[in-house]
Amino acid sequence: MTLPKVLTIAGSDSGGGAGIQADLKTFQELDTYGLSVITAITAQNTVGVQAVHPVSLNGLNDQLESVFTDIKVDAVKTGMLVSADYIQSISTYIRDYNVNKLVIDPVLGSTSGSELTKNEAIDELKNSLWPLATVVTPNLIEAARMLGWASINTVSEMEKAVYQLHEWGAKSILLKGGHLPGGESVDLLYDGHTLTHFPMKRIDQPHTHGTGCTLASAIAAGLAKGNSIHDAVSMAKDFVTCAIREGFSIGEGSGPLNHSAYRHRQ
Ligand SMILES: Nc1ncnc2c1ncn2[C@@H]1O[C@H](COP(=O)(O)OP(=O)(O)O)[C@@H](O)[C@H]1O
Ligand SMILES: Cc1ncc(COP(=O)(O)O)c(N)n1
Repeated sequence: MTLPKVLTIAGSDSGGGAGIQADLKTFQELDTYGLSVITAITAQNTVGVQAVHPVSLNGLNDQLESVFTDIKVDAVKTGMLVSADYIQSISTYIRDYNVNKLVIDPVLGSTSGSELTKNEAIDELKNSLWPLATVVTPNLIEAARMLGWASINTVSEMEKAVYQLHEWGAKSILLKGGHLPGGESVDLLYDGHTLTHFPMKRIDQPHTHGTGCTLASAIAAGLAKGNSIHDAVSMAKDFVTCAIREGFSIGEGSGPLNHSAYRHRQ
């Protein structure tokens, strides 16, 4: 039996809700085979990020070399990328091994405010990795920071942002509206031709830790299975919506999603 193979290049979350742990759970639930290259170890729980310990650049390169020299991956998802030299190295492997399904979740910080990718790394991300992407999935805070805007608060500002972000060379941009004020969380997908709105009534749920990681991983799994970008995003939205609806209260703060909810949906 063979399964589509999906690689996540991201940080570890000791709390199990975001990063590598969310990614591997998502791959498994979507009947794909998950591989992982770890960029950093975070000491993290539902309350926040207590410490970040990047793996060494050699450690990162050794993992990339082991995976790419042996296994032909069908899709790659990236999350926390630490710094510019890590991004350079990852871009080289993505290019050299002709990865043509790449989902970039441009994680800059945690929802609780800790820096996970250095601000100075944004230029490297824009210049070397972004143009290789099938889709980049910023949230409103990341999009505003990368564009140098104060904030993005409305759907019409989101539309302006998604067009500008598309000019940096990715095939498509999915601008996520989870942080949009109001009762709806709208995501916008722009592929250079068509702008698609994915509206969703906001679920009143404090346990949303790892939503961005989970969405991007579900998209990567969908692409690895041969779906179009539009169908992969549509399935991933259903996956994350089910998972948010049944999020867990397991600590004092914002708990993780229930990654099994999609498989068991009615
Ligand atoms: N409370 C919510 N109800 C419904 N969908 C949500 C909610 N919060 C986030 N989402 C969805 O989860 C995904 C992740 O979005 P977002 O929270 O903006 O990203 P991030 O986790 O990177 O901050 C998006 O598809 C968004 O629309
Ligand atoms: C290792 C790691 N990667 C990514 C996130 C972002 O996840 P979120 O935006 O849901 O807090 C995180 N908190 N930790």
